[in-house]
Amino acid sequence: MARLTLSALVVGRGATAVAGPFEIAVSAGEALVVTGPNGAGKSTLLRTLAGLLPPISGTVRLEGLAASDGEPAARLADVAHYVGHRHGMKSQITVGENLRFWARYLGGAAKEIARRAGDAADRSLGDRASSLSQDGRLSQLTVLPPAEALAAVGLPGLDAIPFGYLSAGQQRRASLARLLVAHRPVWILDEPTSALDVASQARFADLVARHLGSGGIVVAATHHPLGLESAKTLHITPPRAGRDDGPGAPAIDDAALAEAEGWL
Ligand SMILES: Nc1ncnc2c1ncn2[C@@H]1O[C@H](COP(=O)(O)OP(=O)(O)OP(=O)(O)O)[C@@H](O)[C@H]1O
Repeated sequence: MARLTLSALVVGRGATAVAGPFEIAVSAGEALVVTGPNGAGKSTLLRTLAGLLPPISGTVRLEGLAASDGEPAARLADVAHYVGHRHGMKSQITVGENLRFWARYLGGAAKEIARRAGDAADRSLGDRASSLSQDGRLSQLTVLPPAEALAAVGLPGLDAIPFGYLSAGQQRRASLARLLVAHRPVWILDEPTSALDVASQARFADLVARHLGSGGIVVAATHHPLGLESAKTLHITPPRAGRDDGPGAPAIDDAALAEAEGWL
């Protein structure tokens, strides 16, 4: 069974430890909700899991998770979607172009989309659209072409609009649509429902439930319940006051961070 195990994992910025050590395991079909006050280190933990920051110490062990080549995944980043505070979408190009980039970049999707496009010749349009019910909810969670992924997050017909033209909530929803254009068993989500209205939160909770129901794993920092009553919780307590982060503490290498974190 797929499982992630965090062992003595300490995360930080540069050489400065921010949070941990963490000892927790999450298995297929389970969610881990990361909570804690502002600045506690939730994003730092998620970015570390996503491979955007190196851990200070400790390990993340993967079991039963295969990369797109079918071999056991060595890094969580190879089998995970990461949606952070920033959307990871380019403002100047269309929403559809952004999603097509992610489908190609994250791999695994291109083949499925090509297969579906090929199948379309043999299938009626009605059959093809049947993965979305009338209210736009997915009847099954699978890899979707960008236009259908957008419909699944409540943005039908917006694929030709520049991403930068969307409202804050629409941008969030479009960035969440990339979870659907490529299959990745682990979803790492940083405040996924920020800026979402109530209906969009419910729609997204439905997507998360379906991902878990299909054996996926979700690690999310969120202040909203996401319908995850049975989720495991990891509460990060803020660093104790007066810790040694004064002039003698190791400096944060901003240039190295910027290079590692890129535009995500
Ligand atoms: N790029 C950075 N360089 C240096 N320190 C940073 C950087 N980003 C965050 N930090 C520091 O790391 C600590 C943890 O920040 P982090 O963003 O992980 O907290 P958080 O729990 O996600 O907070 P929030 O709830 O506000 O999103 C904070 O003290 C913050 O100032």
